[in-house]
Amino acid sequence: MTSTPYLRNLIIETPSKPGNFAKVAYAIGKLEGDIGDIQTIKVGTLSTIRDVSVQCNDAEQLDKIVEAINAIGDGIQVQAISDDVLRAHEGGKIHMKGKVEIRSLGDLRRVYTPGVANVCKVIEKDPQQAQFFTGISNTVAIVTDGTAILGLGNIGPVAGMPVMEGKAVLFDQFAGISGIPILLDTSDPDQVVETVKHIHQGFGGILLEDIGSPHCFEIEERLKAELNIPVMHDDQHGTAVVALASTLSACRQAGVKLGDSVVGQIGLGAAGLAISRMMMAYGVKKMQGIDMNEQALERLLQYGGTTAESLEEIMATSDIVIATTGVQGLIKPEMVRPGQIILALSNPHAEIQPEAALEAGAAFAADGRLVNNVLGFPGIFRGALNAKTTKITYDMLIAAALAILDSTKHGDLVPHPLDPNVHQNVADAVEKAANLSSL
Ligand SMILES: NC(=O)c1ccc[n+]([C@@H]2O[C@H](COP(=O)([O-])OP(=O)(O)OC[C@H]3O[C@@H](n4cnc5c(N)ncnc54)[C@H](O)[C@@H]3O)[C@@H](O)[C@H]2O)c1
Ligand SMILES: O=C(O)C[C@H](O)C(=O)O
Ligand SMILES: [Mg+2]
Repeated sequence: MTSTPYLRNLIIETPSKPGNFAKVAYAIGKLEGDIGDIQTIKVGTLSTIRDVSVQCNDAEQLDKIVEAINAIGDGIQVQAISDDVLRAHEGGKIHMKGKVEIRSLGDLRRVYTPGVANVCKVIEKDPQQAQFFTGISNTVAIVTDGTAILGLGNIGPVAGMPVMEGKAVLFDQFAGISGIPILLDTSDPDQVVETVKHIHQGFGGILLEDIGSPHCFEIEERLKAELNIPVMHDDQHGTAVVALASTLSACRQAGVKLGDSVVGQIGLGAAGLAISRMMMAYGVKKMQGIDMNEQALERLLQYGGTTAESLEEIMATSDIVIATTGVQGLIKPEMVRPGQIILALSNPHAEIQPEAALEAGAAFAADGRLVNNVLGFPGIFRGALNAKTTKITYDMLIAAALAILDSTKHGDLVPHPLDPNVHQNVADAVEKAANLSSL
């Protein structure tokens, strides 16, 4: 059972004297709170007030942290507790905004009626003109049925909206793309495909998001076959791209070849099966997987992978382990083999904390916050839209993975998602690969 991270902001007052905040940080760290942003709100001659974001597992842990800070003494105290995450979501995170301003009647007539009618007629005569005179070719639908929202499960599309709005913000910020969430109240593949087909003309691409397995496979395949715009299921291919980039990066640093490594995939749903397929497409000879669902195992076998008997067997026999089960804490530290590369990618909580895996002897370990499909999907769609391609191919996905690898600084596993170069590099590589495959 996964639980949501408990993220709160503590407004902390300390007498303005060097060393006081260090005492606060120590108290938080000692109780295993994870300090995020620290903002100084007020610096006075007598006291300083800071807004400190702290991630805990639950309210009980936070209470203990607050108690510990207040017990430091010397005038140090927690003044208030706020929830920065909820605050950031008030009113939603996105807003459709006009690109042109209407200040005069002339503007109104040009931008809207009667001027707009001429543009409609131009497009009616030559539908291709919509590429130039509308925003369609720069707009991507973010489509979910709410059945696999992060690792939270089937919580429904409305509860999943904050994730979809988040993806829209990332599209905008990292790739200049308008992302429009589309919430479907059906997960029946026929109905999903039919609905997306009926609305697709308003979009330059379709990003399928947090649609659970196995119906995600059929939905994606059918939409790819039936639509003439790029369609990609992020949890499958966006994740596979980033998983390939990070395993290549770890192998490069460890001086081993990915193709010669034994890769073990735990959880063969949307993300896990796509990662396994990507690894095999890249040349991994021994790709083994485990899932509690028989059909998921069958699917891996069909694609040429092998299955293991148990989680313990995967952990004992794999050089690289990737987990996408949505199950927090599934991998126990005692299962870790020294020198292993472990990517525990479930959000919001990993199968094993990277620190615990490293302590248990792993050579590299990362979770889904670091190895996240945010490194892939914005640039993949930017490149596909720039190339005006109708399909996102395997060549384009591998080009994206290699661009992420090339953008990784020495010593890092993957680039920082706020590094604008990575998204630009992915877009350029994908556009180039799309143009090559259309030759
Ligand atoms: N880091 C990223 O970029 C990223 C991207 C996509 C998905 N994810 C994470 O991966 C997880 C799964 O997402 P998904 O879209 O693949 O969901 P999914 O529902 O399609 O797949 C989950 C799979 O895990 C299997 N599973 C569950 N418990 C298991 C267990 N104890 N042992 C073995 N198998 C088990 C299920 O049978 C299922 O096949 C989520 O937590 C999601 O947040 C992370
Ligand atoms: O949304 C994310 O952070 C990554 C991924 O798409 C997921 O479903 O976990
Ligand atoms: Mg997702």
